[in-house]
Amino acid sequence: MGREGHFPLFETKRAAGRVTYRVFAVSIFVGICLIWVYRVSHIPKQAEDGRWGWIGLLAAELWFGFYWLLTQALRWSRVYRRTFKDRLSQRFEKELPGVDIYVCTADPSIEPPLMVINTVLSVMAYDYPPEKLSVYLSDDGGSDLTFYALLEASEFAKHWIPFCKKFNVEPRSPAAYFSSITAPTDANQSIKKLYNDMENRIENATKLGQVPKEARSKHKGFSHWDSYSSRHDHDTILQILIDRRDPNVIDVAGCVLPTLVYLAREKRPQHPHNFKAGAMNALIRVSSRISNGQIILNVDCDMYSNDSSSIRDALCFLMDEEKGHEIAFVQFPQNFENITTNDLYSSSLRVISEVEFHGLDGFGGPLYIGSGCFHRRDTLCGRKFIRGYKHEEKWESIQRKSVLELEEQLKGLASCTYEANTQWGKEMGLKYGCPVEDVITGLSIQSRGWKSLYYNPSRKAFLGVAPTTLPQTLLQHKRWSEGDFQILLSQYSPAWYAHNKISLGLQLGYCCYCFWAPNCLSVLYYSIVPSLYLLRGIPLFPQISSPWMIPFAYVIVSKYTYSLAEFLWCGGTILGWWNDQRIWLYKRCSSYLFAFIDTILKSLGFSDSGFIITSKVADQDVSQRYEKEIMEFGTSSPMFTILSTLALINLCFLVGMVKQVIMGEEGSAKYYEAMWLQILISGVLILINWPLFQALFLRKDEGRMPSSQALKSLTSLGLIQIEDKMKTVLTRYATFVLLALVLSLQAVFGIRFVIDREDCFSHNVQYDGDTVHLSFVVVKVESSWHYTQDGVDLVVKGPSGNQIHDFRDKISDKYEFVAHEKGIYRFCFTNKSPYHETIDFDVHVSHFSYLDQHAKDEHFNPLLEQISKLEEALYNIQFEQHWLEAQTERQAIVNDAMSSMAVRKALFESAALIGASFLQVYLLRHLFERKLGMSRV
Ligand SMILES: O=c1ccn([C@@H]2O[C@H](COP(=O)(O)OP(=O)(O)O[C@H]3O[C@H](CO)[C@@H](O)[C@H](O)[C@H]3O)[C@@H](O)[C@H]2O)c(=O)[nH]1
Ligand SMILES: [Mn+2]
Repeated sequence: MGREGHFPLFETKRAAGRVTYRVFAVSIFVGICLIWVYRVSHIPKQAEDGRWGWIGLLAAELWFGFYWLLTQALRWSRVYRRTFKDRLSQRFEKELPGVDIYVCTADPSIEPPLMVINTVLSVMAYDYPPEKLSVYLSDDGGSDLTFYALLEASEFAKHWIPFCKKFNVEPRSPAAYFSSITAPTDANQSIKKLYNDMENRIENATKLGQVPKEARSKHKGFSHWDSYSSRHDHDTILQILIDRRDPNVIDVAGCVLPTLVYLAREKRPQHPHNFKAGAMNALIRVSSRISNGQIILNVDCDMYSNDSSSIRDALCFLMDEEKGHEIAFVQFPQNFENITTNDLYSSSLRVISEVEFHGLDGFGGPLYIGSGCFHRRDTLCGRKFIRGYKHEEKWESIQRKSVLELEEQLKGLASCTYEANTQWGKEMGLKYGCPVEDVITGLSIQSRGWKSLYYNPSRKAFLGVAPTTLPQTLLQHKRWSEGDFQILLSQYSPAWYAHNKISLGLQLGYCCYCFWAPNCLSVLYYSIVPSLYLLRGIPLFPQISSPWMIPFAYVIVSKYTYSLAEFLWCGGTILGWWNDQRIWLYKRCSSYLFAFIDTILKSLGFSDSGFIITSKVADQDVSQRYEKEIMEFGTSSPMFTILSTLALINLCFLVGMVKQVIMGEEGSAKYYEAMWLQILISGVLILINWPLFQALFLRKDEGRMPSSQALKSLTSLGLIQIEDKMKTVLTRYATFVLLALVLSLQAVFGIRFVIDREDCFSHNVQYDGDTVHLSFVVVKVESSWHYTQDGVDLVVKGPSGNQIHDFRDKISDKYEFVAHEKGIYRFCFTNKSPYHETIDFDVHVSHFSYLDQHAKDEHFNPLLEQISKLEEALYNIQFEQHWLEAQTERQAIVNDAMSSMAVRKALFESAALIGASFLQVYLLRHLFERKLGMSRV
């Protein structure tokens, strides 16, 4: 019984088998220490072969050991929670707090309106008093289609909510429910028909890209789009679709409906909108004046509620008399509806949600990971934790005005300028400037003294859509690891800022995620260097007969056995685990590497991080391949160049070694004796890369690796192989990392988007006299059966609105001009054809910063100059290559549609592409020789 004579509303259990686990973990740690001892005590002498390679391995192993220690924080003291919702109802049914639910969407083409409203309907139908429930949809896409869908949903809700409550329906997302019913009844068939009709209307509108005329004329709300120029440039659109205080709005059973609000905050090209964090903060302000719910739940637009009692679960924690007052937020795991049996892209985050977050919970609470999190409104707005503080429920009686008046009055709260000179984005609301706004916000809340809590019920509370292609998966992880690494380097770093503010265990737990990105260096090292030495016949590990082999074998075997066991325990399959290992490798070699480089570039002021939204839709054949668990590459990407180069390196090395063993005169036994671990590493790397080799050489479908990609990897492989001058392995490793850097520059700048009618971009030119280069290619027209020669128009305007250039009906073009004044330049595309078109757009500003330096500094720095030039030269090549690639891709699509004709041109362009790659290799070497030459002066 609790302190105040009540039974607690939740209970906490520690994980079973903790002692066994800890003994086991200590034994692995002893093994790791022995490996370190071996490395340090056996460093080859100055003149011996492999000295530097050895020292590099020492560094990598020190890192792995350190990182392994961090992961222990996530397993050391796991806890599990259980709630008692009946006690909650008995004690608090009359005084349940208001709950505001925020659903965020940002792009109707990759987050279909139908999916969005299914999520909205699922949360509107929560088992909770409707007069205390308000649902807000934030539409960063500012799309009238999404608004139209929401309008339809507000009508359908009048049937859906009473139906759910009457028949105790689960799940309450109509789409998910209808696809799950096996026994049709009269009741569910009639509501299904209503749903299907609505579905058809919404899908038709989405396909046409247009709201039906009659709907438009019926609802005055659409008039907001009259002054709308593009999704990046429009006024605040705020509409209260269901006002629970309006006695006339009731469902078919005569009950009140939850409040429903549509908000597209103001967007202007010259104001950064701060992505999801900006959207959430606008919602916090607007909702505070409409419903002001004390509890806030945020879900992404794909994460529908799968359990109608989740609000009550969360309240069991937040309202518990004894412990509730110290809990700031309750995070639920993110689960996904579209995971296949063997989880090809490891996107179920199985181990994270079943093990690691329980570990964090044992040390003071999980990270805030966005979707599926219940917050207290006041802690989200910056309140500090004070022991003994009790929130006093104050139902602010907002002066009732007419809905129209209220909407007009609140618009300012979502304007671009509202936040200027305020604490929003800093101490209030979600923090800005980080691609994982959620994690950094959660950390700052915990650092103010609050605890958080993880609740992972057996019936999944939220189900979303996981990425279904490899590029999407890698990009998502790039965003996450980049954000986490930025947090590590930021003023809120869990490594130092949080010291003494949160428990040590939690600090280590945070570090585990924040160190994702730097992991790439040692993983890359381990997957290149041992194989390279294998080819050269230099052993880097103890002989199989040496006693030093024992710690290596013990650590490897027990670590992997444990990881497999843990994976199976979390509900995975053996093949799933194998896939998980592959994705583990791919993420570390590509996403994390790019995130690492970008974060460094960002901290040096070279680039800025964005938020690439994960697509929630896929073509039919892409989905089919996903169902069949065939890995989807599909596009060419710098990430793939690295992955396939790595795979090819290992293949070449192993083949080279086998050749040597067969042809060589020395006994091959030497190889097995001394090189067993190197052979093992190389062998495993080849095995795990099997799907990649298939995609490179064997597959014919659209999801294979594009041939231009294969070409690039071979070129990079060539670069590494022909580097005869670079004798040491370390320089080769450096070459590889450098190559990644070059490729990442390419990744940073180009942008690809789908255009409906008009889309504008802006780019800030920082200095007068800079040269702006731009290029665009219409890569693809939406309908595959239709091939159009229609181009797009592009208008370029200067900071004062003066027109600089306009392109008419162009399919592709390149242009450069000198910016005579600094400021925001605008690029507006107009598509006149009736179809959506995909445009590849690249803009780059050249500025020789060393000139400034020169002007300011008497001592001209030649190295700086070289670096600037190098950067410029590299970028120009990338710019050129990007353009060529986009052209080639367009050509490929055109070829498919029109057969033959342009084949020759494509061939020519491929040749140009190879040329560009070779030029790149040449220039790189040349410039670097010069640069190194200079630095020795
Ligand atoms: O400018 C933007 C960009 C994104 N979003 C929304 O943010 C959500 C998350 O975007 P998504 O592309 O699905 O990212 P995920 O990686 O799947 O999301 C996870 O990671 C994000 C941080 O990187 C968190 O914000 C999310 O809650 C969390 O689910 C979606 O609902 C988007 O509509 C916006 O509202 N405005
Ligand atoms: Mn998502």
